[in-house]
Amino acid sequence: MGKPPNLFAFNTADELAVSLRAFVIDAQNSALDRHGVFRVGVSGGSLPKVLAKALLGQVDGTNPLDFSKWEIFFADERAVPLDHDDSNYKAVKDELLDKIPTELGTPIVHPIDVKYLDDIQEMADQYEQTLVRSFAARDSVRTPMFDLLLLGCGPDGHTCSLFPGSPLLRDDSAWVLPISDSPKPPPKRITLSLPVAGHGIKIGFVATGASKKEILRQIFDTEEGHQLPCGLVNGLGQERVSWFVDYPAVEGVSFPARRGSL
Ligand SMILES: O=C(O)[C@H](O)[C@@H](O)[C@H](O)[C@H](O)COP(=O)(O)O
Repeated sequence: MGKPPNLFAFNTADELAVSLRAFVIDAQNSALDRHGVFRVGVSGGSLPKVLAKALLGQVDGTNPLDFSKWEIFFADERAVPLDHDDSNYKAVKDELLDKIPTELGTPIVHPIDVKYLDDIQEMADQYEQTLVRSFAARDSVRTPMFDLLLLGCGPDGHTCSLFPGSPLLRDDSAWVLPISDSPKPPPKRITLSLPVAGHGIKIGFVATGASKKEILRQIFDTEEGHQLPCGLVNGLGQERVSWFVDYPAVEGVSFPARRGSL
């Protein structure tokens, strides 16, 4: 048995952002030492905004971010045009990419190929090929290991587009899977498979607000919750997983939350 995930709780969004920034910079620096590139998978929801606040909203007198070494992938994506309001790419672009100061460098970004909006199996296969080109070429790995995955937690315990009870949770046949009946709209999406989502060198979840407290209590404190998608990622990633939450989100959670910074 490895160590359990880390749960870090903060009083304010600003404090959370400071720690998330430190977490990302640490992951970036380790990745650059290891292989000269920083491969990050991000999801949608509130994450792009929180990430932008963490990375761009603070000035600490130094310049530890080197976006020119970043490759940004999508942990899940909706099958919509890239300028559609439901697009996770658009959220990341609007919140973060468009605001990165030139002197911090320009990341390589891997959006979905919108040629395949009507064929999500092909879209998933093509996105997997994008991963193969980036990961296998460098590392000859069987399961791609993101340097950092930044994920959200839905009110039902879903993460990426892996929903509770979905057969996709048992599908380890591919790195990227299509989903055509997402319980949350839009229905057509692609998602990292569970083995890939749980395989990041570092995995960060961000969940804030009182609306998350019941699902976080289940995920951390109950056996059933360990079987929810977020709980399964916790189980696979163990101490490689760190949750960044505010106090309202963990009210009533017995699992020990560490206060404040990393
Ligand atoms: O699947 C989706 O449609 C959402 O993008 C979802 O995955 C989101 O990331 C979580 O529901 C957390 O959302 P918040 O971070 O906004 O709470």
